[in-house]
Amino acid sequence: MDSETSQKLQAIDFTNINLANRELVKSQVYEALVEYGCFEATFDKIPLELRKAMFGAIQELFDLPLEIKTLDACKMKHQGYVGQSPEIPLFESLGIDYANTFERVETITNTWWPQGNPSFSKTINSFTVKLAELDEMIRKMVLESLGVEKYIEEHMNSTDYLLRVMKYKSPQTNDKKLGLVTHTDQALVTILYQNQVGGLEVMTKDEKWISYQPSSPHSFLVIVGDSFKAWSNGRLHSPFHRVMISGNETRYSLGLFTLPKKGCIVNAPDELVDEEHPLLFKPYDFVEFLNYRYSEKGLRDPFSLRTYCGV
Ligand SMILES: O=C(O)CCC(=O)C(=O)O
Ligand SMILES: [Fe+2]
Repeated sequence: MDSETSQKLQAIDFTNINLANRELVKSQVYEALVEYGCFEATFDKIPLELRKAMFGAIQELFDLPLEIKTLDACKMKHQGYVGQSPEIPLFESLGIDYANTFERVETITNTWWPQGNPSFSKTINSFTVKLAELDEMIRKMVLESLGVEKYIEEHMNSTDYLLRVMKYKSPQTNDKKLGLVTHTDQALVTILYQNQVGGLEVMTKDEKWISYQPSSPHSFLVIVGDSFKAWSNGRLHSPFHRVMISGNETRYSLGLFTLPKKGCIVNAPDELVDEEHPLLFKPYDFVEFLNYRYSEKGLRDPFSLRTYCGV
Protein backbone atom coordinates (compact mmCIF):
# COMPACT_ATOMS: atom_id res chain seq x y z
CA MET A 1 0.00 0.00 0.00
CA ASP A 2 3.01 2.27 -0.06
CA SER A 3 4.42 2.39 -3.55
CA GLU A 4 4.67 5.67 -5.37
CA THR A 5 4.12 6.67 -8.94
CA SER A 6 5.45 9.63 -10.88
CA GLN A 7 2.06 9.95 -12.52
CA LYS A 8 0.45 13.38 -12.26
CA LEU A 9 -3.14 14.22 -11.53
CA GLN A 10 -5.15 15.41 -14.48
CA ALA A 11 -5.61 19.17 -14.79
CA ILE A 12 -8.95 20.44 -16.07
CA ASP A 13 -9.34 24.01 -17.23
CA PHE A 14 -12.26 26.02 -15.81
CA THR A 15 -10.91 29.43 -16.76
CA ASN A 16 -13.16 29.97 -19.73
CA ILE A 17 -16.14 27.64 -19.77
CA ASN A 18 -18.53 28.45 -22.58
CA LEU A 19 -21.16 26.66 -24.63
CA ALA A 20 -18.55 25.48 -27.10
CA ASN A 21 -16.24 23.77 -24.62
CA ARG A 22 -18.53 22.86 -21.73
CA GLU A 23 -19.38 19.37 -22.99
CA LEU A 24 -15.71 18.48 -23.31
CA VAL A 25 -14.88 19.77 -19.83
CA LYS A 26 -17.89 17.90 -18.46
CA SER A 27 -16.70 14.59 -19.87
CA GLN A 28 -13.18 15.22 -18.51
CA VAL A 29 -14.62 15.92 -15.08
CA TYR A 30 -16.79 12.82 -15.04
CA GLU A 31 -14.06 10.49 -16.32
CA ALA A 32 -11.52 11.82 -13.81
CA LEU A 33 -13.95 11.44 -10.90
CA VAL A 34 -14.86 7.89 -11.91
CA GLU A 35 -11.27 6.78 -12.39
CA TYR A 36 -9.34 8.80 -9.78
CA GLY A 37 -11.97 10.51 -7.65
CA CYS A 38 -10.05 13.74 -8.09
CA PHE A 39 -8.49 16.22 -10.49
CA GLU A 40 -6.75 19.54 -10.46
CA ALA A 41 -9.03 22.40 -11.45
CA THR A 42 -7.57 25.52 -12.98
CA PHE A 43 -9.92 28.23 -11.75
CA ASP A 44 -9.01 31.90 -12.01
CA LYS A 45 -12.10 33.56 -10.57
CA ILE A 46 -10.41 34.33 -7.24
CA PRO A 47 -8.21 37.42 -7.52
CA LEU A 48 -4.62 37.25 -6.36
CA GLU A 49 -5.19 39.75 -3.53
CA LEU A 50 -8.00 37.64 -2.14
CA ARG A 51 -5.93 34.47 -2.28
CA LYS A 52 -3.09 36.27 -0.48
CA ALA A 53 -5.47 37.74 2.09
CA MET A 54 -6.86 34.25 2.67
CA PHE A 55 -3.50 32.81 3.72
CA GLY A 56 -2.95 35.90 5.87
CA ALA A 57 -6.29 35.26 7.57
CA ILE A 58 -5.54 31.58 8.13
CA GLN A 59 -2.20 32.42 9.71
CA GLU A 60 -3.80 35.08 11.91
CA LEU A 61 -6.31 32.50 13.14
CA PHE A 62 -3.70 29.88 14.01
CA ASP A 63 -1.61 32.53 15.75
CA LEU A 64 -4.38 32.96 18.34
CA PRO A 65 -3.77 31.40 21.77
CA LEU A 66 -4.78 27.77 22.15
CA GLU A 67 -7.56 28.59 24.63
CA ILE A 68 -9.22 30.74 21.96
CA LYS A 69 -8.81 28.19 19.17
CA THR A 70 -10.33 25.47 21.33
CA LEU A 71 -13.46 27.52 22.12
CA ASP A 72 -16.61 25.74 21.02
CA ALA A 73 -17.15 28.04 18.03
CA CYS A 74 -18.11 25.73 15.17
CA LYS A 75 -21.72 24.58 15.43
CA MET A 76 -21.48 21.65 13.03
CA LYS A 77 -20.96 18.42 14.92
CA HIS A 78 -17.44 16.91 14.74
CA GLN A 79 -16.07 19.94 12.85
CA GLY A 80 -14.35 21.95 15.59
CA TYR A 81 -10.71 22.33 16.56
CA VAL A 82 -8.28 19.48 15.91
CA GLY A 83 -4.70 19.65 17.14
CA GLN A 84 -2.17 18.69 19.79
CA SER A 85 -2.66 15.06 18.78
CA PRO A 86 0.25 12.72 19.55
CA GLU A 87 -0.40 10.73 16.34
CA ILE A 88 -0.20 13.78 14.07
CA PRO A 89 1.72 16.34 16.13
CA LEU A 90 2.38 18.67 13.20
CA PHE A 91 -1.31 19.13 12.37
CA GLU A 92 -3.82 21.72 13.49
CA SER A 93 -7.21 22.47 11.96
CA LEU A 94 -10.28 24.62 12.56
CA GLY A 95 -13.72 24.47 10.99
CA ILE A 96 -15.76 27.49 9.92
CA ASP A 97 -19.32 26.31 9.34
CA TYR A 98 -21.68 27.87 6.76
CA ALA A 99 -18.71 29.92 5.55
CA ASN A 100 -20.67 31.05 2.48
CA THR A 101 -23.06 32.97 4.76
CA PHE A 102 -21.61 36.31 5.84
CA GLU A 103 -23.60 36.65 9.09
CA ARG A 104 -22.49 33.22 10.24
CA VAL A 105 -18.83 33.97 9.50
CA GLU A 106 -19.17 37.23 11.40
CA THR A 107 -20.57 35.40 14.43
CA ILE A 108 -17.80 32.81 14.49
CA THR A 109 -15.20 35.56 13.95
CA ASN A 110 -16.54 37.41 16.96
CA THR A 111 -16.10 34.30 19.07
CA TRP A 112 -12.41 34.33 18.23
CA TRP A 113 -12.00 38.13 18.28
CA PRO A 114 -14.63 39.54 20.67
CA GLN A 115 -13.73 43.05 19.48
CA GLY A 116 -14.47 41.92 15.90
CA ASN A 117 -12.21 41.36 12.92
CA PRO A 118 -14.11 42.58 9.85
CA SER A 119 -11.29 41.98 7.37
CA PHE A 120 -11.06 38.35 8.52
CA SER A 121 -14.80 37.70 8.08
CA LYS A 122 -14.87 39.43 4.74
CA THR A 123 -11.90 37.52 3.38
CA ILE A 124 -13.17 34.12 4.55
CA ASN A 125 -16.66 34.72 3.21
CA SER A 126 -15.67 36.22 -0.17
CA PHE A 127 -13.21 33.43 -0.84
CA THR A 128 -15.78 30.76 0.07
CA VAL A 129 -18.55 32.27 -2.04
CA LYS A 130 -16.29 32.32 -5.10
CA LEU A 131 -14.96 28.82 -4.57
CA ALA A 132 -18.48 27.47 -4.02
CA GLU A 133 -19.20 28.44 -7.64
CA LEU A 134 -16.63 25.89 -8.73
CA ASP A 135 -18.26 23.22 -6.57
CA GLU A 136 -21.69 23.94 -8.07
CA MET A 137 -20.34 23.84 -11.59
CA ILE A 138 -18.73 20.48 -10.94
CA ARG A 139 -21.77 18.94 -9.29
CA LYS A 140 -24.00 20.06 -12.15
CA MET A 141 -21.65 18.49 -14.66
CA VAL A 142 -21.58 15.24 -12.70
CA LEU A 143 -25.37 15.01 -12.43
CA GLU A 144 -25.74 15.71 -16.13
CA SER A 145 -23.14 13.06 -16.93
CA LEU A 146 -25.08 10.59 -14.79
CA GLY A 147 -28.26 11.47 -16.72
CA VAL A 148 -30.02 12.67 -13.57
CA GLU A 149 -30.11 16.41 -14.24
CA LYS A 150 -33.64 16.51 -12.87
CA TYR A 151 -32.10 16.32 -9.37
CA ILE A 152 -29.72 19.26 -9.84
CA GLU A 153 -31.87 21.77 -8.01
CA GLU A 154 -32.56 19.42 -5.14
CA HIS A 155 -28.85 18.58 -4.91
CA MET A 156 -27.83 22.24 -4.78
CA ASN A 157 -30.49 23.03 -2.17
CA SER A 158 -29.65 20.17 0.15
CA THR A 159 -26.04 21.07 0.94
CA ASP A 160 -24.13 23.37 3.26
CA TYR A 161 -20.53 24.50 3.11
CA LEU A 162 -17.91 23.93 5.75
CA LEU A 163 -14.55 25.59 5.38
CA ARG A 164 -11.70 23.91 7.23
CA VAL A 165 -8.36 25.61 7.51
CA MET A 166 -5.23 23.60 8.19
CA LYS A 167 -1.74 24.28 9.48
CA TYR A 168 1.15 21.80 9.33
CA LYS A 169 4.23 22.72 11.33
CA SER A 170 7.44 22.12 9.44
CA PRO A 171 9.28 19.05 10.73
CA GLN A 172 12.68 20.74 10.11
CA THR A 173 13.99 17.69 8.31
CA ASN A 174 14.06 16.48 4.74
CA ASP A 175 12.61 13.13 5.81
CA LYS A 176 8.91 12.82 5.13
CA LYS A 177 6.82 13.01 8.31
CA LEU A 178 3.16 12.17 8.60
CA GLY A 179 1.08 15.36 8.48
CA LEU A 180 -2.37 13.85 8.15
CA VAL A 181 -3.27 10.16 8.20
CA THR A 182 -4.62 8.27 5.20
CA HIS A 183 -8.37 8.80 4.92
CA THR A 184 -11.30 9.38 2.62
CA ASP A 185 -13.48 12.46 3.09
CA GLN A 186 -17.08 11.99 4.18
CA ALA A 187 -18.37 15.07 2.33
CA LEU A 188 -19.92 15.09 -1.13
CA VAL A 189 -17.10 17.16 -2.60
CA THR A 190 -13.93 18.67 -1.14
CA ILE A 191 -11.98 21.43 -2.85
CA LEU A 192 -8.46 21.88 -1.45
CA TYR A 193 -6.17 24.86 -1.78
CA GLN A 194 -2.71 25.24 -0.30
CA ASN A 195 0.24 27.57 -0.04
CA GLN A 196 3.40 26.70 -1.96
CA VAL A 197 4.38 23.90 0.43
CA GLY A 198 3.51 20.51 -1.05
CA GLY A 199 2.74 17.30 0.76
CA LEU A 200 -0.69 16.06 -0.31
CA GLU A 201 -0.73 12.55 -1.76
CA VAL A 202 -3.66 10.78 -3.40
CA MET A 203 -3.95 7.03 -3.85
CA THR A 204 -4.88 5.50 -7.20
CA LYS A 205 -7.29 2.56 -7.44
CA ASP A 206 -4.27 0.25 -7.78
CA GLU A 207 -2.88 1.63 -4.51
CA LYS A 208 -0.08 3.87 -5.69
CA TRP A 209 0.55 7.28 -4.18
CA ILE A 210 0.51 10.26 -6.51
CA SER A 211 2.09 13.27 -4.89
CA TYR A 212 0.33 16.48 -5.74
CA GLN A 213 2.07 19.76 -6.44
CA PRO A 214 -0.24 22.51 -7.73
CA SER A 215 0.67 23.57 -11.27
CA SER A 216 -0.19 27.23 -10.65
CA PRO A 217 -1.63 29.60 -8.02
CA HIS A 218 -4.96 29.03 -9.79
CA SER A 219 -4.88 25.30 -9.11
CA PHE A 220 -7.39 23.69 -6.77
CA LEU A 221 -7.68 20.02 -5.99
CA VAL A 222 -11.18 18.59 -6.30
CA ILE A 223 -11.81 15.36 -4.39
CA VAL A 224 -14.91 13.16 -4.26
CA GLY A 225 -16.04 12.29 -0.75
CA ASP A 226 -17.82 9.16 0.47
CA SER A 227 -21.24 10.79 0.29
CA PHE A 228 -20.98 11.54 -3.43
CA LYS A 229 -19.72 8.02 -3.96
CA ALA A 230 -22.80 6.70 -2.12
CA TRP A 231 -25.19 9.11 -3.88
CA SER A 232 -23.83 8.06 -7.30
CA ASN A 233 -24.28 4.42 -6.26
CA GLY A 234 -20.56 3.82 -6.44
CA ARG A 235 -19.95 5.31 -9.87
CA LEU A 236 -17.68 8.03 -8.49
CA HIS A 237 -14.56 6.99 -6.60
CA SER A 238 -13.66 8.52 -3.22
CA PRO A 239 -9.90 8.24 -3.02
CA PHE A 240 -7.65 7.76 -0.02
CA HIS A 241 -5.35 10.68 0.56
CA ARG A 242 -2.87 11.83 3.19
CA VAL A 243 -0.36 14.59 3.86
CA MET A 244 3.37 13.95 4.19
CA ILE A 245 5.48 16.90 5.26
CA SER A 246 9.18 17.68 5.01
CA GLY A 247 11.43 20.72 5.05
CA ASN A 248 11.46 23.98 6.99
CA GLU A 249 8.35 25.81 5.87
CA THR A 250 4.90 25.85 7.46
CA ARG A 251 2.19 24.42 5.25
CA TYR A 252 -1.18 26.17 5.27
CA SER A 253 -4.12 24.70 3.41
CA LEU A 254 -7.86 24.92 3.28
CA GLY A 255 -10.66 22.62 2.28
CA LEU A 256 -14.13 23.67 1.19
CA PHE A 257 -16.38 20.74 2.09
CA THR A 258 -19.81 20.36 0.51
CA LEU A 259 -21.90 18.56 3.12
CA PRO A 260 -25.44 17.20 3.07
CA LYS A 261 -27.62 19.56 5.12
CA LYS A 262 -28.52 18.50 8.63
CA GLY A 263 -31.33 15.95 8.47
CA CYS A 264 -30.83 15.22 4.75
CA ILE A 265 -30.65 11.56 3.87
CA VAL A 266 -27.96 10.50 1.42
CA ASN A 267 -29.74 8.21 -0.99
CA ALA A 268 -28.83 7.20 -4.55
CA PRO A 269 -31.61 8.18 -6.99
CA ASP A 270 -33.70 5.29 -8.38
CA GLU A 271 -32.38 6.02 -11.88
CA LEU A 272 -28.90 4.96 -10.76
CA VAL A 273 -30.03 1.62 -9.36
CA ASP A 274 -30.87 -1.34 -11.60
CA GLU A 275 -29.96 -4.97 -12.12
CA GLU A 276 -26.59 -4.07 -13.50
CA HIS A 277 -25.99 -1.55 -10.71
CA PRO A 278 -27.52 -2.94 -7.50
CA LEU A 279 -27.76 -0.54 -4.59
CA LEU A 280 -24.34 -0.43 -2.86
CA PHE A 281 -25.08 1.74 0.18
CA LYS A 282 -28.18 1.95 2.33
CA PRO A 283 -29.64 5.46 2.67
CA TYR A 284 -28.11 7.25 5.64
CA ASP A 285 -28.30 10.40 7.69
CA PHE A 286 -25.02 12.27 7.20
CA VAL A 287 -24.56 13.27 10.84
CA GLU A 288 -25.24 9.67 11.96
CA PHE A 289 -22.54 8.55 9.54
CA LEU A 290 -20.13 11.09 11.06
CA ASN A 291 -21.05 9.83 14.54
CA TYR A 292 -19.82 6.42 13.44
CA ARG A 293 -16.80 7.81 11.61
CA TYR A 294 -15.61 9.65 14.72
CA SER A 295 -16.42 6.84 17.15
CA GLU A 296 -13.56 4.83 18.60
CA LYS A 297 -14.19 2.05 16.09
CA GLY A 298 -14.77 4.40 13.16
CA LEU A 299 -11.51 6.24 13.73
CA ARG A 300 -9.65 2.98 13.21
CA ASP A 301 -11.73 1.98 10.18
CA PRO A 302 -10.45 3.23 6.81
CA PHE A 303 -13.56 1.82 5.10
CA SER A 304 -16.10 3.60 7.26
CA LEU A 305 -18.67 4.10 4.47
CA ARG A 306 -18.73 0.42 3.58
CA THR A 307 -18.84 -0.66 7.23
CA TYR A 308 -21.51 1.85 8.14
CA CYS A 309 -23.98 1.36 5.30
CA GLY A 310 -22.57 -1.07 2.74
CA VAL A 311 -25.28 -3.43 1.39
O1 LIG B 1 -4.20 19.73 3.93
C1 LIG B 1 -4.55 19.15 2.91
O2 LIG B 1 -4.14 19.47 1.81
C2 LIG B 1 -5.50 17.98 3.00
C3 LIG B 1 -6.51 18.06 4.10
C4 LIG B 1 -7.52 16.94 4.05
O3 LIG B 1 -7.38 15.97 3.37
C5 LIG B 1 -8.75 17.04 4.87
O4 LIG B 1 -8.87 17.98 5.66
O5 LIG B 1 -9.64 16.18 4.73
FE1 LIG C 1 -9.24 14.85 3.25
